[in-house]
Amino acid sequence: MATSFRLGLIQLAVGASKADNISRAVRSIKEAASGGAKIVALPECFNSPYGTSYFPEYAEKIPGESTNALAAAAKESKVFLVGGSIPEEDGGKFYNTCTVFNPAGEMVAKHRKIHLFDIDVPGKIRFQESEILSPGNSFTTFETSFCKIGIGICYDIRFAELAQIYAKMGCKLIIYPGAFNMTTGPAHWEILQRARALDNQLFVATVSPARDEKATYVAWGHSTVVDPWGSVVETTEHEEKILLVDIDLNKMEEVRTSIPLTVQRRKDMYDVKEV
Ligand SMILES: O=C(O)CCC(=O)C(=O)O
Repeated sequence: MATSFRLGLIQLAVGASKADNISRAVRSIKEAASGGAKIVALPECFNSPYGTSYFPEYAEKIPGESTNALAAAAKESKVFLVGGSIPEEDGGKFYNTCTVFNPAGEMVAKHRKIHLFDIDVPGKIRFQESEILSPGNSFTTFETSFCKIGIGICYDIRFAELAQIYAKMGCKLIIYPGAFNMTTGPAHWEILQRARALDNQLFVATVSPARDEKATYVAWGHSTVVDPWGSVVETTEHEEKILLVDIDLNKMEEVRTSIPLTVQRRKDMYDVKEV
């Protein structure tokens, strides 16, 4: 198995036209692949503006228009493609769903956001995804020719348990398509990624939509890759951009050898009754 590869993160400008969002995403996937990316990732809600009022209108079945375009793009560019997320409709319920394709264009994973984004920060931001969406109930990992990868969507990053489980399952990279906002973005976006990476001694990548100041939900941007040492390998501001980031998986073994948390855990002590 190769131990290094180039990761392409597409900080996509997402607007009201679904057709435009899809064609922009497809163009960017090709561009990332021409730049040498072998694994490419799109942001949360790449085909629709982010907001509960938009979800029913933009929702699709899977497979559907958006995921068919992703499958074709993965096949044409011969990349593993983490398709950000789309509002999905299934059996009358809506989900925030990430589909993953292999270089043959086959869907190899589907992650429905497990932890719904329901917050209320007085005077700043109130968002209740659960008014419209249902949560997913499964962990999502997939194998590549480089390493096993785990998937979370945005708010999922706040739950340390999910990242721990992916680490236990042998993932070396966790990709979180996400769209933090102008309140929680500056406060928590980077620190959460560094925490997940440092606690679990693995790579973490996040992919946000580009910022649109006129949108009802203004995304923070700042798509980022953090390494197992907790260092930011690459990040960006909020404009539309393709980040090409070289990942050397040997870094993980190096960190785990230097600071051997995995063998030092006191698993015999951690099962504490919650009060
Ligand atoms: O956790 C946050 O602050 C933002 C989460 C979010 O935007 C999302 O889950 O879509």
